[in-house]
Amino acid sequence: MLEFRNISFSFSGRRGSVEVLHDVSFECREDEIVAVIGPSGCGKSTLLSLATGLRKPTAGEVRIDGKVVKGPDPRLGMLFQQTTLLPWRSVVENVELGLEIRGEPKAARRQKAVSLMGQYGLGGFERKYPHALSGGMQKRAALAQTLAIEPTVLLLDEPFAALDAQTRVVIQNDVVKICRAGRRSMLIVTHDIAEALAMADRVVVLTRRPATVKEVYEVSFSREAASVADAPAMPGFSEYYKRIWNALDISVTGMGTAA
Ligand SMILES: Nc1ncnc2c1ncn2[C@@H]1O[C@H](COP(=O)(O)OP(=O)(O)OP(=O)(O)O)[C@@H](O)[C@H]1O
Repeated sequence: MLEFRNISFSFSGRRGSVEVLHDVSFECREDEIVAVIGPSGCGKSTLLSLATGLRKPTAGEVRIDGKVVKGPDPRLGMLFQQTTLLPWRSVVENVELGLEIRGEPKAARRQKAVSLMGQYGLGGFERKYPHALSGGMQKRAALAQTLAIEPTVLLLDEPFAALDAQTRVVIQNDVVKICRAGRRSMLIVTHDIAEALAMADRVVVLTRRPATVKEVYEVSFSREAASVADAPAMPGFSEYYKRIWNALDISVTGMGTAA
C-alpha cells in the first residue's frame, strides 16, 4: 500500500520558494487503482516524484507498506509518457534490464523476459530493436520491463498520452488486467477524465497550485465493465465525468455565437 500523509512540497529558487503541494493525504491500497487528476501544472508529477524518493516532502511522509520512503524503492515500478527503451539493446535485452541491474543470472533473467514478452503479445520480437516496434508495442515492452522486477506498486505518469486512440484503449485494458491479476496497487496520473474513470477504483481530484485534495470519487466502472472500452457505456459514467469536470473548475471560453 502507498500512502501520502499530510504532504506539502515547495520548490526553492533564487526568488524564494513556491509551494506546489499543500497537505495532500490519500492512499492507494493493495489491489486498488487510483487515478490522480488535476489542472495543468498543479503538482501531479511532483507528487509522483515524492513517491519515487527522488524528492523529499517539505512536510509529511510517503509510506510504502507502512515504511517511510527515503530513496528509490524496489517495490515501486514506474511507467512514464516517454518510453524508456534503450535503442542499442534488443527488445528482450531491454525487458531484462531491471533484472540485470539487480544481478539476476543471465539464463534466469532471459527466461523471465521471454515469458513476459509472450504474455504481453511481443512473442517473436525478442531480437528486434525498439525502432522496429509500433508505439503500442514499445509501450508494452516498457511495461514488461517495469513488471519484470515484480513491483508491488506501479506509478504511471500519463503513460498513454503519446498513443493513438485505439492503441491507447488496448494498452489501458492490458494494464488494468495485468494489475488486477497480480493484485498490485497502481497510481496513475492523467489529464484524461475518461481514462481515470475507465481504469481506476478511485479518482482523486487536486486543486490548482498549491495542490490539495479537492474531491475523492469512488467509482466501479473499471471492475464492472467487461473492458476499458466498455466502461464509458456504463450507467453513471457520464454523470461522474461531469462531476469531475466541474470539480476541476476549468473554464472553457468558446467563440460565442453570431447574433
Ligand atoms: N524543478 C523545478 N523547479 C521549480 N519549479 C518547478 C520544478 N518542477 C516543476 N516546477 C513547477 O511546479 C509546478 C508543478 O509541476 P508538475 O510538473 O508537478 O505539475 P503537473 O500537474 O504534473 O503538470 P502537467 O499537468 O502540466 O503535467 C509547476 O508550476 C511547475 O512549473
